[in-house]
Amino acid sequence: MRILLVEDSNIVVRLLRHMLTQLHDCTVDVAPNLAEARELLEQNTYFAAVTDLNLPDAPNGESVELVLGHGTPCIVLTGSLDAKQRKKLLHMGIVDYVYKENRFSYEYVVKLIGTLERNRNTKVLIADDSLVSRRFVRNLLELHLFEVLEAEDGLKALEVLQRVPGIRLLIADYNMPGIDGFELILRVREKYAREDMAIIGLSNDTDETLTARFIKNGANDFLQKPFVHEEFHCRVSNTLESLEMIRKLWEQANLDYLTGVHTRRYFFDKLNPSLQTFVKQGTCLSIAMMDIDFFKRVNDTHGHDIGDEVLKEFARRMHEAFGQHFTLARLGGEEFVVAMKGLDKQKAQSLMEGFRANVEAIPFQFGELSLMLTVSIGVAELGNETLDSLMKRADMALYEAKSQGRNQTRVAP
Ligand SMILES: Nc1nc2c(ncn2[C@@H]2O[C@H](COP(=O)(O)OP(=O)(O)OP(=O)(O)O)[C@@H](O)[C@H]2O)c(=O)[nH]1
Repeated sequence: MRILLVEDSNIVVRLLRHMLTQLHDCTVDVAPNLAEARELLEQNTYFAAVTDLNLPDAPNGESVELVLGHGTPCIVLTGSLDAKQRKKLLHMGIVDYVYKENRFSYEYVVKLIGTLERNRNTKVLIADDSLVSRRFVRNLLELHLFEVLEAEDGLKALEVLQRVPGIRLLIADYNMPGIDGFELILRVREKYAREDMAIIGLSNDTDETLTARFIKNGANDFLQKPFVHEEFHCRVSNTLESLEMIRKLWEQANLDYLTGVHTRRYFFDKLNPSLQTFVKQGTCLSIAMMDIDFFKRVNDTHGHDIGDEVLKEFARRMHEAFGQHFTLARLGGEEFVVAMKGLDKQKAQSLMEGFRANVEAIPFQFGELSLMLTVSIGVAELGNETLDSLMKRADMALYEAKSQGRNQTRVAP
């Protein structure tokens, strides 16, 4: 990304350039005056500009008009704390007005650029029956480069969520025809967990209990209308930051750090609650445990790093073969598992045999190094039992495959 610094102080330029290039993958161009800023803006397209208000040839913030006139997001970084001017500039559509106070001001600007970059790929849905209010919120969000979608009531919002994947934030008004904000949030939370989507409630109702009710119903935050510009951005930004943190914690617990497939914990958490229902309703489920043969030799002969690459490639092949329809996980070491809902043991065996034959036939290629590997597999079909017992039976079938010469699929009786 390319950033323009419109700034005549060498110290500020050196500091910001250093901080920006340390934190972001970006090119920084510098214009020490309005004339050079004009030239650079004509020659290049900028992701954003950080501009001072007081330049030798433009002492009254003319640089802001120039930057905004080129459709470039503009962050004002200034030594003058003028409330009236600040209000006027925010009204003109700048991203933010930052007072050069101390080093935190520079850190804030650098972080803000990172936030804008993240926002570019963040979809936000506004559910509000008032067109004026929707437009107002849309404008605020677009200033911060969000991808914005709109729905004029709760049911339409549910439709948009169904149709458009990857919406990260829902901003829901309380008073809407059909289903109101509470009902919408309750329905959304049935499908989307807190690590998948954040929700901010909105209302111009003066009822003091609304905030708590919104949050108890599953919203992450609440804003009373009318709200000021900056408060809105701070709330949105904090909400999305906490969504990212929750997501990271979730990933640490549920995704294997090396291969990216699910962990044992995820596998048990996902399967355990539904298993007794499967047993009662007679739903077919088979599981397959698989273990790469003589994997220790790979480590001993080619080193641990190549061992890691083999595990990653093996997981990738598993994901390609089963990821779309079934639940798979790395149980630990070189041992993996697939749960196949809807498949009896014969069908599961035939699917696994296809995978096993494929592993045997296609070498694991790492640059010049080509490794021929095999896998042993144990399959078991769910009977009237617990997940532990089912796993034990699949493990015994796997043990049999190993002891009978490896590179084969065995099925538990
Ligand atoms: N590179 C790498 N190796 C691992 C990892 N986790 C476990 N291992 C190694 O995997 C190997 C497993 O070896 P064994 O359990 O003896 O089994 P094996 O050599 O595959 O032999 P069989 O299963 O009997 O065919 C050990 O050497 C572990 O150190 C990992 O994350 N990365």
